[in-house]
Amino acid sequence: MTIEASNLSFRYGEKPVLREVSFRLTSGRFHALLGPNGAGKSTLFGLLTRLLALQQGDILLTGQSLKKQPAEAMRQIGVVFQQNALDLDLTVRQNLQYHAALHGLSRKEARIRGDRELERFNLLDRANDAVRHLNGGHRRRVEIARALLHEPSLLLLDEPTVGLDVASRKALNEHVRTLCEEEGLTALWATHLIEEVCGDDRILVLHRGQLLAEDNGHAICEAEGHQDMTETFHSLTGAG
Ligand SMILES: Nc1ncnc2c1ncn2[C@@H]1O[C@H](COP(=O)(O)OP(=O)(O)OP(=O)(O)O)[C@@H](O)[C@H]1O
Repeated sequence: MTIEASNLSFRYGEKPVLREVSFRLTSGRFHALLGPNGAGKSTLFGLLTRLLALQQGDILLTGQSLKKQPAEAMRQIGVVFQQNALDLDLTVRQNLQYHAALHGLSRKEARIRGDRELERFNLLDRANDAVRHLNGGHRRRVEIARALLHEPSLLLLDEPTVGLDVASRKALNEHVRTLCEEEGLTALWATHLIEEVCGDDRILVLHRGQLLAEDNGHAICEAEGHQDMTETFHSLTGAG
């Protein structure tokens, strides 16, 4: 699938937060949306998930406009929000089944797909545990499993490692990369942490609502005349 965002601008009241942002996501690749706090990442996710209404520009998913064919386009998207959105008192399986029902899956299909996802995440043995008893890293995995139940082609993750320890951050990041490589998933991973980004990733650098770069990480470094991503990110955004 191709994802193409063109000329997105957004304001909260009088305050411009995104300015003419255009980008393209490549099918089956891991993309990092890299930007410091306040860059506009969550706002962009709000537009991609239709939590916020488009004010200017459009987003096309395999040619389907989020403006004109929102239901068709949304079926192709799975989302993991910044804040944990699982019911802590329900079991892992109940959380998945509830979400599957919202997507119109039968109970049988929900069970099959849910167990398949849990197995892939090494969590099948926790299916009957209340989410409350899972650690932060496992909860995030359940959220990703849930986001994949309806078999979307595009997975959006808004700072999914917030609150996790270093080892869990790394494991989650690697897991999503594996999904891209092995399952052909297209992922957009928003972060302000340079250590979650690799030189081979497609990287979108967002700063103060503007897209400053959109390319392979190595190419962005080369264009900026730096050796590594940290230096490049600092010189692009003035962060330091
Ligand atoms: N509902 C809102 N009303 C007014 N301003 C907002 C609102 N939500 C966000 N903003 C402002 O818009 C700008 C971009 O915020 P946004 O949350 O999209 O950035 P971000 O890159 O996701 O940052 P963070 O990592 O801190 O969440 C910030 O200046 C923020 O204060």
